[in-house]
Amino acid sequence: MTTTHGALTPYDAVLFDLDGVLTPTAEVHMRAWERMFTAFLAERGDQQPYTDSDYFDYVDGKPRYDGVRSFLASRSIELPEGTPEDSPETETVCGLGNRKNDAFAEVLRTDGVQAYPGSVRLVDELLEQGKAIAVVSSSRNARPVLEAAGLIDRFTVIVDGAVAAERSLPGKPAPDTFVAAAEDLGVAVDKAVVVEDALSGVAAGKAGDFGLVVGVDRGVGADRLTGSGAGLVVSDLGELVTDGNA
Ligand SMILES: O=P(O)(O)OC[C@H]1O[C@@H](O)[C@H](O)[C@@H](O)[C@@H]1O
Repeated sequence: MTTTHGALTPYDAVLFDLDGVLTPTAEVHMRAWERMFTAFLAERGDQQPYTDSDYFDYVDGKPRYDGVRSFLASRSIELPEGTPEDSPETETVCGLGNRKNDAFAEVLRTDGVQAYPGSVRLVDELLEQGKAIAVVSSSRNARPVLEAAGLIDRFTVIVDGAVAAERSLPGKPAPDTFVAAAEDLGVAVDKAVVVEDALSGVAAGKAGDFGLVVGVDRGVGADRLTGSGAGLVVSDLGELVTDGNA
Protein backbone atom coordinates (compact mmCIF):
# COMPACT_ATOMS: atom_id res chain seq x y z
CA MET A 1 0.00 0.00 0.00
CA THR A 2 1.24 3.52 -0.87
CA THR A 3 2.25 5.60 2.15
CA THR A 4 0.18 8.76 2.23
CA HIS A 5 1.34 10.45 5.45
CA GLY A 6 4.08 12.88 4.53
CA ALA A 7 3.41 12.58 0.78
CA LEU A 8 3.01 16.38 0.54
CA THR A 9 6.07 17.21 2.67
CA PRO A 10 8.53 17.78 -0.24
CA TYR A 11 6.29 20.38 -1.89
CA ASP A 12 5.80 24.14 -1.32
CA ALA A 13 2.22 24.53 -2.55
CA VAL A 14 -1.00 22.54 -2.78
CA LEU A 15 -3.65 23.44 -5.39
CA PHE A 16 -7.06 22.11 -4.44
CA ASP A 17 -9.99 21.50 -6.73
CA LEU A 18 -13.18 22.43 -4.88
CA ASP A 19 -16.25 20.35 -5.77
CA GLY A 20 -15.67 16.79 -4.53
CA VAL A 21 -12.30 17.67 -2.98
CA LEU A 22 -12.97 20.31 -0.30
CA THR A 23 -16.78 20.15 -0.32
CA PRO A 24 -19.29 17.41 -1.24
CA THR A 25 -20.71 19.66 -3.97
CA ALA A 26 -19.56 17.37 -6.83
CA GLU A 27 -22.59 15.29 -5.87
CA VAL A 28 -24.82 18.38 -6.01
CA HIS A 29 -23.47 19.32 -9.46
CA MET A 30 -23.88 15.70 -10.57
CA ARG A 31 -27.55 15.54 -9.52
CA ALA A 32 -28.33 18.96 -11.00
CA TRP A 33 -26.84 17.85 -14.34
CA GLU A 34 -28.77 14.58 -14.13
CA ARG A 35 -32.04 16.39 -13.51
CA MET A 36 -31.50 18.77 -16.42
CA PHE A 37 -30.20 16.24 -18.99
CA THR A 38 -32.81 13.57 -18.07
CA ALA A 39 -35.65 16.05 -18.70
CA PHE A 40 -33.94 17.35 -21.87
CA LEU A 41 -33.53 13.84 -23.36
CA ALA A 42 -37.08 12.85 -22.38
CA GLU A 43 -38.46 15.94 -24.17
CA ARG A 44 -36.56 14.87 -27.30
CA GLY A 45 -37.94 11.31 -27.00
CA ASP A 46 -34.38 9.99 -26.67
CA GLN A 47 -34.40 6.33 -25.60
CA GLN A 48 -30.88 6.22 -24.15
CA PRO A 49 -31.04 7.63 -20.60
CA TYR A 50 -28.45 9.94 -19.04
CA THR A 51 -26.29 8.02 -16.54
CA ASP A 52 -23.62 8.68 -13.90
CA SER A 53 -21.03 7.41 -16.42
CA ASP A 54 -22.03 10.25 -18.75
CA TYR A 55 -21.28 12.66 -15.93
CA PHE A 56 -17.86 11.20 -15.11
CA ASP A 57 -16.84 10.83 -18.78
CA TYR A 58 -18.08 14.11 -20.28
CA VAL A 59 -19.07 16.68 -17.67
CA ASP A 60 -17.20 16.25 -14.37
CA GLY A 61 -14.63 18.96 -13.61
CA LYS A 62 -15.10 20.91 -16.84
CA PRO A 63 -16.36 24.48 -17.19
CA ARG A 64 -20.16 24.70 -17.44
CA TYR A 65 -20.65 25.05 -21.20
CA ASP A 66 -17.74 22.70 -22.05
CA GLY A 67 -19.60 20.01 -20.08
CA VAL A 68 -22.82 20.58 -22.05
CA ARG A 69 -20.95 20.58 -25.37
CA SER A 70 -19.00 17.46 -24.53
CA PHE A 71 -22.09 15.45 -23.48
CA LEU A 72 -24.15 16.57 -26.50
CA ALA A 73 -21.28 15.61 -28.83
CA SER A 74 -21.19 12.12 -27.24
CA ARG A 75 -24.84 11.70 -28.36
CA SER A 76 -24.33 13.44 -31.73
CA ILE A 77 -26.83 16.13 -30.69
CA GLU A 78 -26.21 19.52 -32.27
CA LEU A 79 -27.50 22.72 -30.66
CA PRO A 80 -26.58 26.35 -31.29
CA GLU A 81 -24.00 27.69 -28.83
CA GLY A 82 -26.07 30.70 -27.70
CA THR A 83 -24.54 33.11 -25.18
CA PRO A 84 -24.04 33.05 -21.38
CA GLU A 85 -26.93 35.53 -21.14
CA ASP A 86 -29.40 32.96 -22.56
CA SER A 87 -32.36 32.27 -20.29
CA PRO A 88 -32.60 28.71 -18.86
CA GLU A 89 -35.54 28.04 -21.19
CA THR A 90 -33.43 28.57 -24.32
CA GLU A 91 -32.53 25.44 -26.31
CA THR A 92 -28.84 26.27 -26.70
CA VAL A 93 -25.60 24.99 -25.15
CA CYS A 94 -25.55 28.03 -22.84
CA GLY A 95 -29.28 27.80 -22.12
CA LEU A 96 -28.95 24.17 -20.98
CA GLY A 97 -25.93 25.06 -18.82
CA ASN A 98 -27.89 27.88 -17.21
CA ARG A 99 -30.88 25.55 -16.70
CA LYS A 100 -28.62 23.22 -14.72
CA ASN A 101 -27.22 26.17 -12.78
CA ASP A 102 -30.70 27.07 -11.50
CA ALA A 103 -31.04 23.55 -10.05
CA PHE A 104 -27.58 23.84 -8.44
CA ALA A 105 -28.30 27.28 -6.93
CA GLU A 106 -31.56 26.01 -5.44
CA VAL A 107 -29.80 23.17 -3.59
CA LEU A 108 -27.07 25.54 -2.37
CA ARG A 109 -29.73 27.93 -1.04
CA THR A 110 -31.85 25.30 0.68
CA ASP A 111 -29.25 22.81 1.95
CA GLY A 112 -26.07 24.88 2.46
CA VAL A 113 -22.64 23.17 2.34
CA GLN A 114 -20.59 21.29 4.94
CA ALA A 115 -16.91 20.87 3.99
CA TYR A 116 -15.34 17.40 4.25
CA PRO A 117 -13.81 17.32 7.78
CA GLY A 118 -10.66 15.52 6.55
CA SER A 119 -10.13 18.20 3.90
CA VAL A 120 -10.43 21.00 6.46
CA ARG A 121 -7.90 19.25 8.72
CA LEU A 122 -5.43 19.02 5.84
CA VAL A 123 -5.93 22.65 4.76
CA ASP A 124 -5.41 23.85 8.33
CA GLU A 125 -2.31 21.71 8.79
CA LEU A 126 -0.80 23.03 5.55
CA LEU A 127 -1.47 26.61 6.67
CA GLU A 128 0.17 25.90 10.03
CA GLN A 129 3.18 24.51 8.15
CA GLY A 130 3.40 27.73 6.11
CA LYS A 131 2.65 26.03 2.77
CA ALA A 132 1.02 28.02 -0.01
CA ILE A 133 -2.49 26.88 -0.92
CA ALA A 134 -5.03 27.76 -3.60
CA VAL A 135 -8.41 26.69 -4.94
CA VAL A 136 -8.59 25.91 -8.66
CA SER A 137 -12.15 25.23 -9.76
CA SER A 138 -13.93 25.24 -13.11
CA SER A 139 -17.04 26.47 -11.34
CA ARG A 140 -18.38 30.01 -11.41
CA ASN A 141 -20.04 29.09 -8.10
CA ALA A 142 -16.73 28.47 -6.32
CA ARG A 143 -16.81 31.63 -4.17
CA PRO A 144 -20.41 31.17 -2.93
CA VAL A 145 -19.65 27.51 -2.18
CA LEU A 146 -16.47 28.41 -0.25
CA GLU A 147 -18.41 31.06 1.64
CA ALA A 148 -21.27 28.69 2.48
CA ALA A 149 -18.73 26.13 3.74
CA GLY A 150 -16.92 28.76 5.88
CA LEU A 151 -13.64 28.24 4.00
CA ILE A 152 -13.24 31.40 1.95
CA ASP A 153 -10.96 33.18 4.45
CA ARG A 154 -8.39 30.39 4.25
CA PHE A 155 -7.61 31.12 0.58
CA THR A 156 -5.99 34.21 -0.92
CA VAL A 157 -5.65 32.64 -4.39
CA ILE A 158 -8.84 31.36 -6.01
CA VAL A 159 -8.80 30.59 -9.73
CA ASP A 160 -12.42 29.80 -10.54
CA GLY A 161 -14.60 29.73 -13.67
CA ALA A 162 -15.07 33.50 -13.58
CA VAL A 163 -11.32 34.20 -13.24
CA ALA A 164 -10.56 31.75 -16.06
CA ALA A 165 -13.04 33.54 -18.33
CA GLU A 166 -11.59 36.98 -17.43
CA ARG A 167 -8.03 35.83 -18.17
CA SER A 168 -9.08 33.72 -21.21
CA LEU A 169 -7.64 30.56 -19.68
CA PRO A 170 -8.82 27.27 -21.22
CA GLY A 171 -10.53 25.03 -18.67
CA LYS A 172 -9.61 21.56 -17.40
CA PRO A 173 -8.38 19.17 -18.87
CA ALA A 174 -6.04 21.97 -20.04
CA PRO A 175 -3.49 22.72 -17.30
CA ASP A 176 -3.70 26.54 -17.60
CA THR A 177 -5.87 27.29 -14.54
CA PHE A 178 -3.58 25.26 -12.27
CA VAL A 179 -0.47 26.84 -13.80
CA ALA A 180 -2.00 30.32 -13.24
CA ALA A 181 -2.65 29.50 -9.56
CA ALA A 182 0.95 28.29 -9.07
CA GLU A 183 2.19 31.53 -10.69
CA ASP A 184 -0.10 33.62 -8.45
CA LEU A 185 1.41 31.82 -5.43
CA GLY A 186 4.95 32.30 -6.81
CA VAL A 187 5.68 28.56 -6.77
CA ALA A 188 7.20 26.49 -9.61
CA VAL A 189 4.92 23.72 -10.96
CA ASP A 190 7.34 20.96 -9.94
CA LYS A 191 7.10 22.19 -6.32
CA ALA A 192 3.29 22.20 -6.40
CA VAL A 193 0.74 19.43 -5.87
CA VAL A 194 -2.63 19.19 -7.64
CA VAL A 195 -5.49 17.56 -5.71
CA GLU A 196 -8.43 16.44 -7.87
CA ASP A 197 -11.40 14.07 -7.93
CA ALA A 198 -12.32 14.42 -11.63
CA LEU A 199 -10.57 12.70 -14.55
CA SER A 200 -10.44 16.01 -16.43
CA GLY A 201 -8.74 17.67 -13.42
CA VAL A 202 -6.23 14.86 -12.91
CA ALA A 203 -5.41 15.06 -16.63
CA ALA A 204 -4.86 18.82 -16.22
CA GLY A 205 -2.39 18.22 -13.38
CA LYS A 206 -0.56 15.62 -15.45
CA ALA A 207 -0.44 17.90 -18.52
CA GLY A 208 1.01 20.73 -16.40
CA ASP A 209 3.95 18.60 -15.15
CA PHE A 210 3.12 19.28 -11.52
CA GLY A 211 5.28 17.69 -8.84
CA LEU A 212 2.48 15.36 -7.76
CA VAL A 213 -1.15 14.78 -8.71
CA VAL A 214 -3.28 13.37 -5.90
CA GLY A 215 -6.54 11.72 -7.01
CA VAL A 216 -9.41 11.71 -4.52
CA ASP A 217 -11.68 8.78 -5.26
CA ARG A 218 -15.26 9.94 -4.73
CA GLY A 219 -16.73 7.45 -7.20
CA VAL A 220 -14.68 7.65 -10.41
CA GLY A 221 -12.51 4.71 -9.31
CA ALA A 222 -8.86 4.56 -8.26
CA ASP A 223 -7.78 2.78 -11.47
CA ARG A 224 -9.20 5.46 -13.73
CA LEU A 225 -7.66 8.25 -11.62
CA THR A 226 -4.28 6.53 -11.80
CA GLY A 227 -4.76 5.94 -15.54
CA SER A 228 -5.36 9.68 -16.07
CA GLY A 229 -2.13 10.60 -14.25
CA ALA A 230 -2.68 10.52 -10.47
CA GLY A 231 0.55 9.57 -8.68
CA LEU A 232 -1.34 8.83 -5.48
CA VAL A 233 -5.01 8.07 -4.80
CA VAL A 234 -6.78 8.59 -1.47
CA SER A 235 -10.42 8.28 -0.50
CA ASP A 236 -10.29 11.13 2.03
CA LEU A 237 -7.84 14.01 2.42
CA GLY A 238 -7.53 13.20 6.12
CA GLU A 239 -5.19 10.41 4.93
CA LEU A 240 -2.65 13.09 4.00
CA VAL A 241 -2.65 14.79 7.41
CA THR A 242 0.63 14.12 9.23
CA ASP A 243 -0.25 15.43 12.71
CA GLY A 244 3.45 16.14 13.06
CA ASN A 245 4.46 12.59 12.01
CA ALA A 246 5.72 13.32 8.49
O1 LIG B 1 -21.68 25.64 -13.57
P1 LIG B 1 -20.56 25.96 -12.66
O2 LIG B 1 -20.96 26.11 -11.22
O3 LIG B 1 -19.75 27.10 -13.16
O4 LIG B 1 -19.64 24.67 -12.60
C1 LIG B 1 -18.95 24.08 -13.65
C2 LIG B 1 -18.40 22.71 -13.22
O5 LIG B 1 -17.62 22.86 -12.05
C3 LIG B 1 -16.93 21.70 -11.64
O6 LIG B 1 -16.23 21.98 -10.48
C4 LIG B 1 -17.89 20.54 -11.42
O7 LIG B 1 -17.13 19.37 -11.25
C5 LIG B 1 -18.82 20.36 -12.61
O8 LIG B 1 -19.84 19.42 -12.31
C6 LIG B 1 -19.48 21.67 -12.96
O9 LIG B 1 -20.29 21.47 -14.09
